[in-house]
Amino acid sequence: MFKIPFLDLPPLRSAGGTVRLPGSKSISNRVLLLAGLSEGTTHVHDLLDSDDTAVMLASLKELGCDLRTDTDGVLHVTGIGAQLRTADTKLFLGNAGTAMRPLTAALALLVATQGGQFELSGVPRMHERPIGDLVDALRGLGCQIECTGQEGYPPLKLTGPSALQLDQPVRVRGDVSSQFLTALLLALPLVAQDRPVVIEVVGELISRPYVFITLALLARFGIEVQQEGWQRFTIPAGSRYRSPGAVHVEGDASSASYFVALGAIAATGDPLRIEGVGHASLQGDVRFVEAAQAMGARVEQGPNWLEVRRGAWPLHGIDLDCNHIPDAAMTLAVMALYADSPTTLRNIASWRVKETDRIAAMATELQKLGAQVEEGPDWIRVHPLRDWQAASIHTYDDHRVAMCFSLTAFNGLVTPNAVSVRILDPQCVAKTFPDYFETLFEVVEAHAEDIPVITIDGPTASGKGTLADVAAHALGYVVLDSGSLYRACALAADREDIDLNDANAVAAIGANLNLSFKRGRVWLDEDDITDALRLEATGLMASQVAAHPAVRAALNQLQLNFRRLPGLVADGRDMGTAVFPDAALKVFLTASAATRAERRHKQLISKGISANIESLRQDLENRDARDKNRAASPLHPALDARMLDNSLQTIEESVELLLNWWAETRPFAAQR
Ligand SMILES: O=C(O)C1=C[C@@H](OP(=O)(O)O)[C@@H](O)[C@H](O)C1
Ligand SMILES: C=C(OP(=O)(O)O)C(=O)O
Repeated sequence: MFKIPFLDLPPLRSAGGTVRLPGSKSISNRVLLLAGLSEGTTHVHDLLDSDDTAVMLASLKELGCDLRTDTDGVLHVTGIGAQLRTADTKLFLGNAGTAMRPLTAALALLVATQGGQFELSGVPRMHERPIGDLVDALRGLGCQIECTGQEGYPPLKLTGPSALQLDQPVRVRGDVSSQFLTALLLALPLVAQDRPVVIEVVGELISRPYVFITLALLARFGIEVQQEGWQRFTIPAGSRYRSPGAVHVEGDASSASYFVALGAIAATGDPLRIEGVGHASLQGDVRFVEAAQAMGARVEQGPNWLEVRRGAWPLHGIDLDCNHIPDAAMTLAVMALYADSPTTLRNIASWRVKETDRIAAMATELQKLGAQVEEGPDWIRVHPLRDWQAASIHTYDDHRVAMCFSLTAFNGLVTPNAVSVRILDPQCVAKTFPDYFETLFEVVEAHAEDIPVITIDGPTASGKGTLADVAAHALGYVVLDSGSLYRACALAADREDIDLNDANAVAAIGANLNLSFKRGRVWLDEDDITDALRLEATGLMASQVAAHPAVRAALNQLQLNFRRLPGLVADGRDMGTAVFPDAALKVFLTASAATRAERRHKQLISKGISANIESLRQDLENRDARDKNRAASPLHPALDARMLDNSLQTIEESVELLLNWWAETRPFAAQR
């Protein structure tokens, strides 16, 4: 996950390959609750691992469920068998509607029948998301629920025991969120042992496919709800949650929408294959595929996979009632930018009470890119965009805003003046898809020259590596420690007893280096060479082989391959002058020989290696002289490099300076 304040997406050009979807949020949290209320153990495969499931899991644990994950990632949930084991607990439910609403109903009924007190709260936005219709329905049954903040909204305090009246139908409104009905359906089996319980929906039920998921999963847990249209539901007498044993969670169909759209926009060669959902899916959001097809996508599908290619281009504008796909429909609003006529999405009033007011958020952010957008209480119209502006997209702590706006980075497919897009607070995707951006980068391509590079060159021990690591981390960029490639090449040649003065022999080794970088360690073939790379002796050998033009040429391509999305910070001696001459920011980092010797000395001492500061300084000066005077790519600043002498600076100060210089090169300054 990119835990950084913003993530810049350079212009993207094409997409293709295979994506394996994370588990469905709606299925995961329903299965967890049902397993938690059941007797016995449920083995849950492919559960979503995200913020929304984390709060449900933490709640189940608090309620006394036993949770165990085995080495294959299967979660074993042993439920409480509908018997409360804790009587007084506070639960924090983040911004997960699929946790807050169903847990409210289940715990309200459990405390009513068994006694106790529960307090349920969430993030500030959760306290603005309505729950009044559910609270009213539960109060109508006799549950004691107090809204401790504002009436109709969490936080809630549930107390009991209290007498329940179950002989009349439970009435609940269905036009604000289907999750209120879902919550009652999931929880009322707790009190349907002796008599059937009837639920009547008041008003038009929205987001119906989510209720379908609820009914299907209840059936898997042994509860066959009788349904009369979308108005009346009967939970039969004698209902009891029975664990089905193993449950497999399918991929998330709402998360699939971003990749379906990606295929429709940018899969001009190989298709984009999406694994985890298909025509056999339980989730209504698979019908996003039909909307994408209407806009021009070419889609093939199997029971649990989709393959998407670009069909019509530009896409076609559509006019669609989106009530059945409320979450995935946000993706259509971004696809609309690439269409040939306006797109109108209707019947989406619920967008206003989700993670943010999504109609307002989409309108505001699309307009920042230059789009013309109209909105009404329950609709939005987006016009095609051809004259794009670079924009910094505010994400409102809404995972779907972050994910669907990533698709705007393909603007170069409809305009000659492609622009970058900045996604603020990218880690908000943690709600349902923590690795969204990593997954995206695996299946999209940019022109190499569009991928931004920062180079940091300078003499040995000037702190390039640390500065590069910290800056790359702050920007979410890839790091290239080019020195380590030379060190690895020298080490590999030395291990094969090759004379380091034999330029061609060493170059042949360099061209075939099998290096990998994993979790901060460097591997040469099967060997972890991280520590060997740092030895002074290796450094000296590296300096020797780096003087051969043939070796530098052999390692050049290897270094260019590091120019990967979303950007690169490359440190070395000729990054700005020779390898990445088009880098957007070049820094030449220096420090006095005395300072560098002192730093190296400290470093060695801290590792328990004794060293003499004077001889270190002498070595450094000799090395500087050799690097400056070698024929191939001698060490000198690029003409357009910015000079940074960090002798008197802390790392934090150098990083801040570098990031300020970087900000000056970006087009987002006006919008923060
Ligand atoms: O029951 C569910 O799993 C959901 C129902 C929908 O909410 P509404 O019924 O409030 O539209 C949907 O937007 C949400 O992401 C998940
Ligand atoms: C509306 C959403 O979430 P929640 O389950 O919190 O309602 C969503 O994921 O788009």
